[in-house]
Amino acid sequence: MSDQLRASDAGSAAPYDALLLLSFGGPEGPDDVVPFLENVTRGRGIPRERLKEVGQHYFGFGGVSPINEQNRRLLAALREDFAKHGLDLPVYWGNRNWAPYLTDTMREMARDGHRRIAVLATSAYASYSGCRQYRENLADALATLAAEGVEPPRVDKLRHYFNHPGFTGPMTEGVLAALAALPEDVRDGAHLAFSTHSIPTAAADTSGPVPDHTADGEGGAYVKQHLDVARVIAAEVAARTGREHPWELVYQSRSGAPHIPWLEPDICDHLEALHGAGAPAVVMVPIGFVSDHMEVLYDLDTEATAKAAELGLPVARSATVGADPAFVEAVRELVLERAAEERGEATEACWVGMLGPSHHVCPVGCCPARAPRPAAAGVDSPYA
Ligand SMILES: CC1=C(CCC(=O)O)c2cc3nc(cc4[nH]c(cc5[nH]c(cc1n2)c(C)c5CCC(=O)O)c(CCC(=O)O)c4C)C(CCC(=O)O)=C3C
Ligand SMILES: [Fe+2]
Repeated sequence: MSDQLRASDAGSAAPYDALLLLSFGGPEGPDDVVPFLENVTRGRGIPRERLKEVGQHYFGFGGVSPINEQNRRLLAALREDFAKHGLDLPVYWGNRNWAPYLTDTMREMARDGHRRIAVLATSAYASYSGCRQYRENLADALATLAAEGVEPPRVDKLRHYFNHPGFTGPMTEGVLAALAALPEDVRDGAHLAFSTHSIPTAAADTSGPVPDHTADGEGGAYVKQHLDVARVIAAEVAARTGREHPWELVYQSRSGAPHIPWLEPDICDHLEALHGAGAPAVVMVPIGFVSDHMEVLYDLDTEATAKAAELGLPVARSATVGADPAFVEAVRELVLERAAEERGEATEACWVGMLGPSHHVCPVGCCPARAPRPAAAGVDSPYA
């Protein structure tokens, strides 16, 4: 943390009076699975076959997604960390697709008297799904409050934290631990497969602010940001182990119809290609996910791991940040950084890699939706 930020850290996050942890949500039992999937896919045009298959992933884990428990842990860790550092900022939690629903949480926050809310989304990168869709969800919740006669609080979404050392650091430690778990004779030659959620190439091309958009399938801010994180982690791992581990950025959890192009290669195809090329082992590094979601437990730990076993390729999956103390501290820093910025004080943003700190307020045209809808916490927000 910079000295300037520390100097202004007198335990106050003013002008903010609360922090909202904004997440995806997941089912908590077999009866929740179908309604949850209906919430996720409403109007998204996902093939029926794919939905049946994804439902089976959840049923295979008793209908329980790990994501809610992960968020409860993060919530508890944030509250404890804030209390320990004298930061008097209540933390709430609301989801897009399952209880506690964002609108209910926002109503509770307004009733508790909160007027100025900092929002941490559990998605570290730019993309429609990870950024603008959350801003649309915020706008929907504020509109509902307004319709109920409750004055909507002001919401500010914290900047993307993909390149915060509190995000990359724990993942680097995770890769080192995963390498150590591989058999010694294949460890030094292990490849790193940095994995993230595949999205349609059209969405990737328009991710982030307009100047980052590309029309050539190069992936816009979404791909650039993931490549930045992969480079940072690969370099830190090389510095710590004294070995350059070859690495690639790959994708998982594709859901669209086959004729629509999505980001590739898929992790399973990649494992096959690496095996064919003689790679002795692979560490799968889920940099696209903040915690151990179903995508990590099923697509990597179950499906890709089975694929590797079939090939006879040793693999290990490294940890997500979850509620790692370094990440919790990063969230506190992000709140204090933005608060100081809002107070008009000088701040020094903390970041690693080559891209610099992400914008605080999404500009017009950032991660556009297929059909334009109101989105809060951006330059063109209909709310103050
Ligand atoms: C970029 C991205 C993230 C990472 C950023 C972030 O974290 O936000 C993410 C996270 C998540 N995605 C999740 C679950 C699902 N995503 C789906 C569908 C889709 N995801 C997409 C993208 C992303 N998704 C897209 C482009 C679709 C196609 C439909 C559409 O265009 O909207 C579907 C429908 C079935 C399927 O097709 O898989 C499900 C069930 C869960 C919860 C997991 C759990 O329960 O632990 C989490 C955290
Ligand atoms: Fe955005």
